[in-house]
Amino acid sequence: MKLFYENDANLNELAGKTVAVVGYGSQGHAQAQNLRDSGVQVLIGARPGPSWKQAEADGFEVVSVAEATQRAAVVQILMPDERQAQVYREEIAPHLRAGQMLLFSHGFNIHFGQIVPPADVDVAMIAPKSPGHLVRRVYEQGGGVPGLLAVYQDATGTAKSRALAYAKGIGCTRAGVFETSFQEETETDLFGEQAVLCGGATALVKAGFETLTEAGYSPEIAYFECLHELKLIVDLMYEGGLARMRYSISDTAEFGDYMTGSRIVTDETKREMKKVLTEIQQGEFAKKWILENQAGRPTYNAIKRQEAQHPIEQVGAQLREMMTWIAK
Ligand SMILES: NC(=O)C1=CN([C@@H]2O[C@H](COP(=O)(O)OP(=O)(O)OC[C@H]3O[C@@H](n4cnc5c(N)ncnc54)[C@H](OP(=O)(O)O)[C@@H]3O)[C@@H](O)[C@H]2O)C=CC1
Ligand SMILES: CC[C@](O)(C(C)=O)C(=O)O
Ligand SMILES: [Mg+2]
Ligand SMILES: [Mg+2]
Repeated sequence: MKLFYENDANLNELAGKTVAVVGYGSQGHAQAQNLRDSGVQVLIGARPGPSWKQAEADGFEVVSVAEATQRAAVVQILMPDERQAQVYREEIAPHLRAGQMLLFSHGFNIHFGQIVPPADVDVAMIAPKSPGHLVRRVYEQGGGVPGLLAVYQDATGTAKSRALAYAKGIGCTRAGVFETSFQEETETDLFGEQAVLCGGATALVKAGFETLTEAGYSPEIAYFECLHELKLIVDLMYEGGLARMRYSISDTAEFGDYMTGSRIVTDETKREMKKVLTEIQQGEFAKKWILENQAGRPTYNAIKRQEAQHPIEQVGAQLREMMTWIAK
């Protein structure tokens, strides 16, 4: 297994070149600021609105997506996945030149055929394995988040070295960059966020909170126990795996962990995880998400409203008011 670190990447690959970061949201603001701090010349592509203003306030030159595409050697597409295909068709594709590189941080649109670039541009991916705000925070602290590299199309023969230079610019080679394919990144990323990191974790937290409060325990204690402390437990796993977390907790907790974990995440849960993975692999999830957006997101919006009303959100907001060190 090959992992790329600082010495495997050369920022000179981007010297004298402009990197356009299209979109200044979660990943866009973080990657753009890290690149700039690494000495890379960055131009932001945006539409008039809050992101444009924010990027200017952060000291960037901001231009339209079309102009950014025209002026850049590398175009990193960091708009929401469901918006990328239309903006690509209307504002990026007409201005692409042979030898440019299109970069992504997630393979959704290339893997599921929503964006089909011309054969004479490089197409690669540097996907940070982290939420955008931590891409920035960890870089500022002197570290980096791990990343995945994939080359879909190498028209120039330099796609990999240029993508690695980009990975170095955003800090990923400090932690390690693993080479993969667009298919593997797309399928594992969707699975991870649905089954474990986001869908799985929020369902577990809510079920624990509801079990305690429905049994008459106070919501404040249920919040501390099932949500707040989860971060502290996961921090220990992040630092040293399951063993470090189990070293720090009491033996009572560790015995309870061994006895109870497999009663909560059961064989049935794992069977369902396999079904979720199959749906992702067969493109069923992608189709559902594309159609949901075409219909104006009725399901997404309804569930989002309902989730905001969950009592764990109300009690959490009150409790966090007193914990001023927690970032807003
Ligand atoms: N969020 C994350 O941490 C991670 C994301 N990724 C991937 O990174 C990519 C970006 O995701 P993320 O950072 O979450 O995206 P965001 O939802 O944060 O991106 C929003 C940005 O896109 C801009 N935008 C939206 N529509 C348009 C448009 N029509 N024209 C120009 N700009 C537009 C918004 O501008 P405006 O303010 O004008 O609306 C805003 O700047 C995706 O491929 C995602 O899968 C990968 C790893 C983690
Ligand atoms: C876990 C969600 C993620 O895949 C990420 C932060 O890596 C995303 O799409 O935002
Ligand atoms: Mg991810
Ligand atoms: Mg993702």
